[in-house]
Amino acid sequence: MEVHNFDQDTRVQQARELFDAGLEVPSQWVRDEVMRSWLRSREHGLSPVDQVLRKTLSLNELPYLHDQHRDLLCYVEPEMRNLFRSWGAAGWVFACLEREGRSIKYFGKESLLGTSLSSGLDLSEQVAGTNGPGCALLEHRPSVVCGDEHFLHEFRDLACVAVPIFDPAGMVIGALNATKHYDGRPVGILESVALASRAVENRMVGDLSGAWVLAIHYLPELTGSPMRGLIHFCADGEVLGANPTARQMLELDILEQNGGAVTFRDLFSCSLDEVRRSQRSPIKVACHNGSELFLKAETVPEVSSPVHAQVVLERASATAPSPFFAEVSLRPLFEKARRAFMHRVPMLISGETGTGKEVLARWLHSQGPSPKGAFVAVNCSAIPAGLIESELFGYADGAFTGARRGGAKGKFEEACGGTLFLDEIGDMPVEFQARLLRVLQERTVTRLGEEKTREVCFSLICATHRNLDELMEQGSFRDDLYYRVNGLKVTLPPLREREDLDGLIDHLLAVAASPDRPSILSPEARNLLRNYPWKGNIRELEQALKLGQALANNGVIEVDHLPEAVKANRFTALAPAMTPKSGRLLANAEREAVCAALEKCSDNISAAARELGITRATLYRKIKRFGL
Ligand SMILES: Nc1ncnc2c1ncn2[C@@H]1O[C@H](COP(=O)(O)OP(=O)(O)OP(=O)(O)O)[C@@H](O)[C@H]1O
Repeated sequence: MEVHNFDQDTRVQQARELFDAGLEVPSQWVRDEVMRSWLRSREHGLSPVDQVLRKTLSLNELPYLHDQHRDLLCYVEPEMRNLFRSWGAAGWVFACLEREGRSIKYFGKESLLGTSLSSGLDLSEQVAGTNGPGCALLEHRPSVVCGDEHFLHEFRDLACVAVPIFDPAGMVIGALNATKHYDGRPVGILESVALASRAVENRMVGDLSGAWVLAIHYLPELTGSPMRGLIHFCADGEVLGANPTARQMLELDILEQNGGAVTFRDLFSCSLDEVRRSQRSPIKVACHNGSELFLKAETVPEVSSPVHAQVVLERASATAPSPFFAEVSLRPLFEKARRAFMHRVPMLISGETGTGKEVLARWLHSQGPSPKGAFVAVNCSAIPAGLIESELFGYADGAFTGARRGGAKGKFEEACGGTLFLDEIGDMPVEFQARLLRVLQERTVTRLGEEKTREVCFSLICATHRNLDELMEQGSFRDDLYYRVNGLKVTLPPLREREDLDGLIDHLLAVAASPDRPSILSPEARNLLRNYPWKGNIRELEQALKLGQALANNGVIEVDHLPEAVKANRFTALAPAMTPKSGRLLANAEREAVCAALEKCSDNISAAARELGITRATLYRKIKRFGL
């Protein structure tokens, strides 16, 4: 059933006319979320007459898009099918979108508006203006957009109702959307789409491998309903994931912002053993935030002794900080990466040479789902092109002259059950990238000189010091491989831009200190280290400190004990071009150039991108980076 509200529709239409004419729109004429989105759409440089419906991915890009989101589709498809069964006859078409706003699956009549709604359609607000899924993905909440509320004329005959989907780590991974011809404000469909999206989230939490799944709610009778919060703990009591309801009830996002792991003990007044004894009937517990709710075990680990559970809980809460956490300001980012990697999200670490990419990769492995498995590092720039295939895929007995008898495993196989670290992925020969992509998709390899395929299962971390966006623009790095390896990107700052340089210096000094190797720097020496433009980054700093420690004779490292290059900087430190802040100056200049182009082109993104000689996508990234 739909409810036509002519007054409201006319108001929106009038509001839109005022908005398009650049006039002020009285508040109350359109909903706040719609007005916010209109303003953003205009800022994106969109025009109401832009057309996006025919702009979909090319046919050969679609399989990669599907493959990239295979896991999400597995969870979503059954729900979409159910939704279509209940609502299809009323003309609703259902779509699943990935987190960037591209549709990856449709259920329903193939065409609305005479245009085929195919996968690959980009409905992100940046591209398609105000629309249900675009807003839901951006604002992280359900969104209903009808008729003239759409920014583009092209969508004005439609109504769409979208709900974001959150993964167990609390990140938006996509959205479910229902669309039909607009013939009145939709009634009832939002609840159905929200329930479907909740079912997807609940199944994702339930499928996490680990020990405990607990259901929570303020009312005992709702601990068994689809409205329940679900939270998952590993055997040692650390939170592995939670659905959005549990996140909200327990204010998990706030707790996780502090960086450390959150454990059962941090959340509830009772012990896990009491939960076990409750035999799956709801028990009342007090929470860390003062609320009281009911908690019920859904899955309980089979083998466990209360003493053991207690001991491991202690261990979890007292986990020593990793040496990597010398950089305090980066902690929230590392914690996010740790949680995502735990769910086998592929990591892409970028940063100049010596910024600690491999250190971070090893730490992630030690904190990841298979810390006991091998950590296999491959430097893609160091393997000669002719050997890359046998190195990575392995080879059969007698595959080539000089091949080892009995053949050999390649790096993919060696990493099975552990982590494959592909360092300098940006230097991988382009002709080999398609083969790598196939392995990552199919998770099988065939050794050189063999027919047999072998399954490979590993977590993936890639690192690069190069700008992959530029490489993609130049055609020397495949887009599809980029999306496959970039589950979460962590960019490590160069030393010259780090605000905690002092902390890191102290940390490195302390690590290498011994009775005859002092860990104290004179104020002048510290100042010099602070102001030196570190090309080799942490590696170079480490060497400078080690030399200082070796040469110091009265327990204090003085300027004279530092390397010549660092000392020489004493005289150039005041020259503007050589200051350690040059990185920031450059960034400021870039920011100014972007602002100037946007101003010149009246915030029209396409025109500003042309003006700067970069693509729209790159410009969007810069706008985001500079917070414009
Ligand atoms: N946070 C840190 N705490 C202590 N030492 C660190 C840290 N980060 C990096 N290092 C040290 O800095 C050096 C360089 O680190 P790493 O090899 O991880 O850098 P990278 O970015 O992978 O370098 P490249 O690009 O050359 O491969 C190593 O000696 C490492 O021990």
